[in-house]
Amino acid sequence: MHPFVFIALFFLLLFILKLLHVMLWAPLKVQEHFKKQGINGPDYSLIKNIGEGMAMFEEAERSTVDPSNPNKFLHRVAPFYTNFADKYGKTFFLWGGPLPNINIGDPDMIKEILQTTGKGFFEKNDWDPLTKMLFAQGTIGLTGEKWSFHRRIVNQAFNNLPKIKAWVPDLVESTTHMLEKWEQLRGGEEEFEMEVNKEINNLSADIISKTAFGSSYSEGKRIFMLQEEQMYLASDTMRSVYFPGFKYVPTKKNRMRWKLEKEIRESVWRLIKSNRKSAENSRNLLTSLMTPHKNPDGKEEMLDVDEIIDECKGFYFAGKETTANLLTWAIVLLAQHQDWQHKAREEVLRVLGDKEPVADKLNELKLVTMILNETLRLYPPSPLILRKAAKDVTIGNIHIPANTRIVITTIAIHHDTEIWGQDAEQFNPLRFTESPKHLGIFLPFGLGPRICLGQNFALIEAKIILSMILRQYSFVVSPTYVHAPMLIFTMQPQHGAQIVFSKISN
Ligand code: HEM
Repeated sequence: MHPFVFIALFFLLLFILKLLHVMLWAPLKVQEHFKKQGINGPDYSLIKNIGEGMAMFEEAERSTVDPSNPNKFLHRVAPFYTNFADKYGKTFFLWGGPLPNINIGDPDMIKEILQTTGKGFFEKNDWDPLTKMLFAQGTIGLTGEKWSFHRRIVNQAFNNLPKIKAWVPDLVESTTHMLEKWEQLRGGEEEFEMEVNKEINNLSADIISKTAFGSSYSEGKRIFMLQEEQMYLASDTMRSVYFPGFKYVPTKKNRMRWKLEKEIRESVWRLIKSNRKSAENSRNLLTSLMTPHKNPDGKEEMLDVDEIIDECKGFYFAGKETTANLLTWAIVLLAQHQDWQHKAREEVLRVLGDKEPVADKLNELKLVTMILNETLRLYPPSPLILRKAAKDVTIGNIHIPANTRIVITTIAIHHDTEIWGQDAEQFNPLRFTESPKHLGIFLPFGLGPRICLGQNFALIEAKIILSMILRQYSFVVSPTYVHAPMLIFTMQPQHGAQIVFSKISN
């Protein structure tokens, strides 16, 4: 045999062995390892698992919600959980291609995993290269030293109460514009119908664009629209399995992804250049990101242009979608629960009267805060939190091998009757009269070192918008509304949220 043929055959054999190891032997070994510890799940079979996973989400999209129990919709948003938890218990393993996943159902373990993320054993999960395009190079997706550096800069830009309070007039102005548009839509009639999710998404894009990009916000808004297209393409990938190298294959969708990515980066770069010239932008987020800051050792540190672009891309996803979801579901829930709508309106009128909302008054909106918390419990905009075991680790009595992906199905914890009582699926804001008793049971903003940086901003934004709507309109769900929450990265109403608004006379 010619030596070259021999060498080629040798490498081919090595490749086949490696493939067999990754695709067959390693997953079966992990499965055996979990089963020995009494943790069960669907048996590993690459092709079958992928097919079943995709079929589960397709079926979820077609499934309905019982109108007499509208908050019982876990089967639509986390179909893998309803399918497997019934059979195997709340902690079970499942498969993402050959990658083992373990769903953790115990609040003590969840608390420990989230609070120790980044400290050696647990880390943020890795994203596939296509999903990474969406946000993963910014604070949300980074790990290690690079993440600490980004988080320090974004934290001082975003987690700063005086700065957030200074944005309140912008929030009020954007909401006023939206309500003026609604009045035109009403056209003097007593009531009018509207798809509120789209409206609130536009408003949320307007607000985050203004706070992020100051006077250049219309260009900023265009970037967010492009990001939205990218998000729909990315949610496709998240539900299937990524094969290495696929991002380079010039499929129709990949070509769209490349085009969007190029356009987004160019647009943010243009914004950064124009922002540098304009002193009036000193309040906006982009300026904070562009300003050097002192690190804990007193040394100056600063993001470079590409890093700033990545952060701006992340803000779209982290800041716009999530807050818009929270508001959409709060409006739907209040439309379904007229008693709570009346109580909330009474409180808003008592606290704010007919004056413009100001930051210091918002703390007095106790019922509105409880309503928002109950909405975040039943409809958490981020229904899943993912981590990975950075090395072999024992948590509780479970030994988890390195590189296993850890799934925390927040929404299942939030709907669990053993945690929240038999009425877990009922809308009852009174449960938030006091803070939840355990840190691992209410996780709309995550927990620990990676907790949401925009939490304060999001809650202030939600309180202002909801209060201003409640003051002006009463509302009910339209007969055309079909209740169908579904997961497209965040929790969205599949067929929109059609609401009928009636003007409240003075
Ligand atoms: C209701 C609105 C929001 C919800 C429910 C929400 C939810 C979350 C959750 C669950 C996480 C943690 C993810 C994890 O642990 O893996 C997170 C992280 C983050 N959020 Fe939010 N978020 C909201 C609004 C915002 C806003 C308005 C911003 C800012 C524009 C923002 C910026 C971030 C950032 C930068 C992170 C990453 C933090 C890190 O990894 O260090 N979020 N958010």
